[in-house]
Amino acid sequence: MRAAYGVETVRTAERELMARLPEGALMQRAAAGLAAVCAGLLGRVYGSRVVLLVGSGDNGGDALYAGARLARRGAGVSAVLLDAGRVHAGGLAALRAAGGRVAGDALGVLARAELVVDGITGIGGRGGLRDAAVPLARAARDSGAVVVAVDLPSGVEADSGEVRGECVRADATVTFGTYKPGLLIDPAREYVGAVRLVELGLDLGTAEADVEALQHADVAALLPVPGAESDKYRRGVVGVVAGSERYPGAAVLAVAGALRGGAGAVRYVGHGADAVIARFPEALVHAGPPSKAGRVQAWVVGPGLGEDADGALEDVLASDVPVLVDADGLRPLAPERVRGRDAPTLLTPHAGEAAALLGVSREEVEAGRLVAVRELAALYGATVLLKGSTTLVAPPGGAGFAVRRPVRVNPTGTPWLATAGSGDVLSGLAGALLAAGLGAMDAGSVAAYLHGLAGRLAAGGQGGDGVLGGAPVGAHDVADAVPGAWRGVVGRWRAAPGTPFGTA
Ligand SMILES: NC(=O)C1=CN([C@@H]2O[C@H](COP(=O)(O)OP(=O)(O)OC[C@H]3O[C@@H](n4cnc5c(N)ncnc54)[C@H](OP(=O)(O)O)[C@@H]3O)[C@@H](O)[C@H]2O)[C@@H](O)CC1
Ligand SMILES: Nc1ncnc2c1ncn2[C@@H]1O[C@H](COP(=O)(O)OP(=O)(O)O)[C@@H](O)[C@H]1O
Ligand SMILES: [K+]
Repeated sequence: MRAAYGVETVRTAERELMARLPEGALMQRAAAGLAAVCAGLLGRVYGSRVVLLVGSGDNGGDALYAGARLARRGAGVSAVLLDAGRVHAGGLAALRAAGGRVAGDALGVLARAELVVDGITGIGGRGGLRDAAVPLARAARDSGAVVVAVDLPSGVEADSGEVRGECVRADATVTFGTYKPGLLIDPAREYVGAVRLVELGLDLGTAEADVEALQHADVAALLPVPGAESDKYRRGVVGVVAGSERYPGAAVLAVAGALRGGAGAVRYVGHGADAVIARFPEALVHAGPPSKAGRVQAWVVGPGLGEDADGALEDVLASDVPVLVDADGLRPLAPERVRGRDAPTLLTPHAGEAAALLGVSREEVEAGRLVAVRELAALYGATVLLKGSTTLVAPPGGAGFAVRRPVRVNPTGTPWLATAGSGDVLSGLAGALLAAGLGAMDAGSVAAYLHGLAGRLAAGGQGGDGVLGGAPVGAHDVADAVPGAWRGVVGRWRAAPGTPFGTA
């Protein structure tokens, strides 16, 4: 699990560590790591042209000490001071002693830079860049130089991933001690580039992470695998209430997601039965209300239901098994109806649906995803998976949930997933994992992880996210790629128990 901690937690851990170390030791660790990454990006340090953007806090201090290290290796290092009257004195002295200088003509040196170190603000920055810093951030971006952000791109909100106004766009970010939520969540994530973590030795052992991200090993450990004694009921039967005469395809895609997600059986209820059976003869279809369809271990309700959602939604919410509510099922959803349930409920809105539930604009949700997903989880007392360029899964919150547990951020995915119906596949996939017995947080976050990997596999391409050289995909391609994603996760991390032939 990769964890990200908020600013207050980081500052507390830094204070505790600093008290045990000689003065300045922590900043030297940070600067050494930063300089090493810069040197790697430059390739040849000697004779290179490096510009430091130096704010008035310790973030500027990191940049100055790292600049001093590069200057000692023969780089030409110029510092642009945001406020000459307030600068980290020790860092500036070190830079000067190493042969670096303070630039008079900021825009001139930026235009000739090969590498720009952004040390304007780190975790102390608030509210987008101030006016004096804005032209420097723009010049850095326009220079064509490699831009390396110190701790965070200046201007992004460390705790939330919000971007309020201008901010530096980095090619790489060297962050210290731990990841911060803003590095992992859009819109800030888009400004971060490749992230490198420099360990400082912070002790975060008992602190609660604000945000966490599953990795392959976590997912492999959570995926349900049938044992020798399994039968279809033990693997989990998913009920899918989806599709309508107008949108039969949503039914097919949700059922596809459920089957690929490992359901022992799928019971389909709705107006898309002919389309479902034509594509998946293994599905069990039912024409009456969901409560009369037979035994299920989890319900998925909503994709493509159109205007007909209310009756089926009520019926499913009255059940005592986990329920995933998506798309048209979310429209008529009253918070009390969900709060009153004993079994888990997982809501899976996209930003537009989340906005409607919260009574705010879509833009507001997209600008502040972490806040929005937490608010929804508190309003409904349910697990909420907020879809989009960053998918977040929040645990139930609000009254009765005293402990604030971390929100999960999905690290996989590709913008190629922004295609009609891909959310329906995700619903079915998460429903199958709920039916298999995973809790709502695990079911939602594991489904998003596999769905994102499947999207990348289907799109192909060279980049880690499948975008570079990738190609457009349809939602059914994503469903078809789920088994490959699953194999990729399990094959790398789990040996078959008790045999010498495992492939861990
Ligand atoms: N603590 C440690 O042990 C270690 C800390 N480390 C490093 O220290 C960093 C934190 O340093 P920090 O606390 O000094 O804050 P920092 O990020 O430099 O920003 C504050 C300054 O920026 C200014 N400012 C604020 N908003 C602004 C804006 N929108 N636009 C422009 N300016 C703005 C603000 O001005 P003021 O409000 O005071 O006028 C103040 O002067 C951390 O991210 C890491 O890099 C590492 O060395 C490891 C050890
Ligand atoms: N820009 C993006 N980058 C990565 N994933 C995206 C992006 N936009 C959408 N997605 C993903 O694509 C899926 C779209 O789901 P949804 O909005 O419900 O569409 P639909 O209702 O058409 O199925 C979600 O899993 C979402 O996280
Ligand atoms: K910075």
